[in-house]
Amino acid sequence: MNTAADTPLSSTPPLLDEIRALLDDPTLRDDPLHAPLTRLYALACDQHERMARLIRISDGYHGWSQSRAEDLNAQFDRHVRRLEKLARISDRYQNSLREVSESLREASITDALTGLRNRRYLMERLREESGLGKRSAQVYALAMVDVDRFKAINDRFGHETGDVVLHRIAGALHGAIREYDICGRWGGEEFLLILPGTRLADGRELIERVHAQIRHLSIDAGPGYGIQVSISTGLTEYRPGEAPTHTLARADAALLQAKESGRDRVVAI
Ligand SMILES: Nc1nc2c(ncn2[C@@H]2O[C@H](COP(=O)(O)OP(=O)(O)OP(=O)(O)O)[C@@H](O)[C@H]2O)c(=O)[nH]1
Repeated sequence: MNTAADTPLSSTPPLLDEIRALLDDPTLRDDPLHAPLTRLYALACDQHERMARLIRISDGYHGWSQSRAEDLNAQFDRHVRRLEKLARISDRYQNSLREVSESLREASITDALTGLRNRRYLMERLREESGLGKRSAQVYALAMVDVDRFKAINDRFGHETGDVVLHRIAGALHGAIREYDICGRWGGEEFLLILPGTRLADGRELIERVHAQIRHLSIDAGPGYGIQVSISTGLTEYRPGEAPTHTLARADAALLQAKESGRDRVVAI
């Protein structure tokens, strides 16, 4: 599109200058065409002036709208960049919130000394497994494990060594179970194993293996001295429809029998 720079309408066109020169020539003043040419010249000058004005206005508007469009584009880009930055910050913020809440959840279900699941988590899972058992008649085996004569270990070797013993037993228990079994610290020197989909006989086999492993542990208690430990276990099987507290009470009663009948054994009821 032509602009005022391409068509210099602000200056008079050469043809109009030529006519002006003819009209100003004194020798042509009496020419019969002088009067109509004068009117035609005035008309042409007027139209030229109007056209020049129109082009000035149009150029001005074009320039204004162009710079306005550039302004809007720049503003839009700026907003988009700001929104992208906000989205990145919000993503990072949400990720760190998720990480914090995951580590809080992890801490709230983990036993600090042994790294196993804690009593709170075990209770949750017992309720879940019992609920599942009620709906699908699926059983689970429940083992309550207690370290034998642990007080004597603490008294003789100190509380810190006692902690090491608990840690090693926890490791042995955790290492013996299957991926879908659950092992946690019930409290003090007591541990709980939940074995989903496992009948009493199979649970007993697994627990007997753990007993054998723990009997063979030698826990460092100073130069050249290793502590030997044993555990007692009360084992039971979930009976469909019963409350998890009943299953727990039966495992506890079985554990008491194991202790009373000499320790270092599994009693299944
Ligand atoms: N080191 C250590 N000791 C603990 C911890 N929690 C509980 N105990 C100790 O575990 C001991 C448990 O003793 P008792 O309940 O008498 O049982 P026991 O000596 O194992 O005897 P039996 O269970 O009858 O074989 C107590 O001395 C508690 O102080 C712990 O986190 N660390």
